[in-house]
Amino acid sequence: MEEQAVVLYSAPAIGHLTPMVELGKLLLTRQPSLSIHVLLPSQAYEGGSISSYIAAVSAAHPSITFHHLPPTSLPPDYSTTSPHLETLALELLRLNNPNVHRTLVSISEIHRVRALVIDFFCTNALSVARGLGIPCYYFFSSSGNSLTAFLGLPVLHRTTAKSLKDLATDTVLRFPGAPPLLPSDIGELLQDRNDRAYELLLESATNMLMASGIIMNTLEKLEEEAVKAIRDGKCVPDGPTPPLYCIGPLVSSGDGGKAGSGGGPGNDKPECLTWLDSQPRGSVVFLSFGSLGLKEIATGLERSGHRFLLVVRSPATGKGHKAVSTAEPALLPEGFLERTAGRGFVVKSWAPQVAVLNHGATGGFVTHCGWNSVLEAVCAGVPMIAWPLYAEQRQNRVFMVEAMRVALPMEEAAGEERSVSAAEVERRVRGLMGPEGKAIRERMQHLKQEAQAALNPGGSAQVALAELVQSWNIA
Ligand SMILES: O=c1ccn([C@@H]2O[C@H](COP(=O)(O)OP(=O)(O)O[C@H]3O[C@H](CO)[C@@H](O)[C@H](O)[C@H]3O)[C@@H](O)[C@H]2O)c(=O)[nH]1
Repeated sequence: MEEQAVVLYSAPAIGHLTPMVELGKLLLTRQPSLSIHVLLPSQAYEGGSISSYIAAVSAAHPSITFHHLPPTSLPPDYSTTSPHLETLALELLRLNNPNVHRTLVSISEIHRVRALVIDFFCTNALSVARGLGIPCYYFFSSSGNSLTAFLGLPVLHRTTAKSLKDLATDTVLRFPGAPPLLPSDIGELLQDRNDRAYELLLESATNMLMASGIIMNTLEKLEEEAVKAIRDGKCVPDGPTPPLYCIGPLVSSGDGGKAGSGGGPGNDKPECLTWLDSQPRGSVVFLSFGSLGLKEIATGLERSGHRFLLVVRSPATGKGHKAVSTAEPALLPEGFLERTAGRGFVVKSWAPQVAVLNHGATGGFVTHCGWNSVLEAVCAGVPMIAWPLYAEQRQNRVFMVEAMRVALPMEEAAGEERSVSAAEVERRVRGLMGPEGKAIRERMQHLKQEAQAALNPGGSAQVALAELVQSWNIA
């Protein structure tokens, strides 16, 4: 019998690729005879960690095949005034259609392709799938609340003449099922309607309605109102909304080297986990932020008096607490490491995040609100402080605080810089770890159980997965 296949088309970002690969693995648990093909655009994935990730996934899951698409290039006369790197990624993805077509045709020669699942950045492939008669599904890698805003984008575009950046700063934006947002909560790619990135994402949001379904990496119980509003068609007032499949929370199981977050490269137990072993239960705040505002973070942490595990990304070098101090003394306040020795641990560049979050000593997580990180904390039952940096993370903060009730907000000072003071870091860390954080701690314990229940047989994620597979007529 002809082998059946599902093709997944990822955007060139690790935070988009890993949940898609998890979807592939999940499909295999339900339908082991299936073959999964992942299309990888040629643009660079950040961090250079992609090849070890792919090698690890391929070794552990022989039914998952990765296809590296040939490079695309922009026409010589191409010019854009868009200030965003993502615009270039979106343009190059648009030019990928011939490659996607060729690869789909070649996979179809030996397989029956039941579905093409595309990242919402890869919207142009919808027409390729249609041309080949393959059902096309969107994979939305952020929250259900964010999806209400994304589906609402064409409506907002039609009903407002101004760009978001030109609206009064206190304008209230309402998307059914989600808490109200301010224009500044929406990601920078969507701020200016004359920006090419805006145009391309608006096209994606419009195309989404023509998909055969929308696959969401979320736990229904985490965002019931948003999911219900989408299902009830409230986010798309003038036409049908494709069926929604909440198959999450998909969290990397850690067989993927650096990009998977179960452990660092090699088999040795990471030093930070050994350090956590010696800390009291629920006592450590975990922060993973790069070098941005590091002095304020460090000062706030020191003043909070709490234990902490701090990941310092580029430009730090060296390994562990001491090495960072000798290699990059300017990154941290003078004498910080000595004064916090014993209650603080600094990791260079990358921590095995899922393992850290699931360690009993971890009691709080200061996150940049990337959706994978949020789901990982939910699955581990760890309460959060929401400190958004870019992309859709500012709206995620609103959703996490007001709708999901899984985080305290970190509030930036007014002004262009949006900097966070040491006093705010101290206040929020004390708050989360003290009585103020009690309600969130309890909610996280409850959600941890809900996440497990969703993934168990008969749970909401399993039911959604069964419905999805059924819609593909996979025998
Ligand atoms: O030291 C580290 C840092 C990160 N991670 C892992 O890296 C992933 C990061 O994913 P995510 O939290 O989603 O952040 P980004 O990679 O920044 O995600 C992009 O994609 C997400 C999904 O669309 C969006 O929500 C974000 O805003 C966007 O920046 C997670 O699995 C983490 O466990 C580690 O294992 N160790």
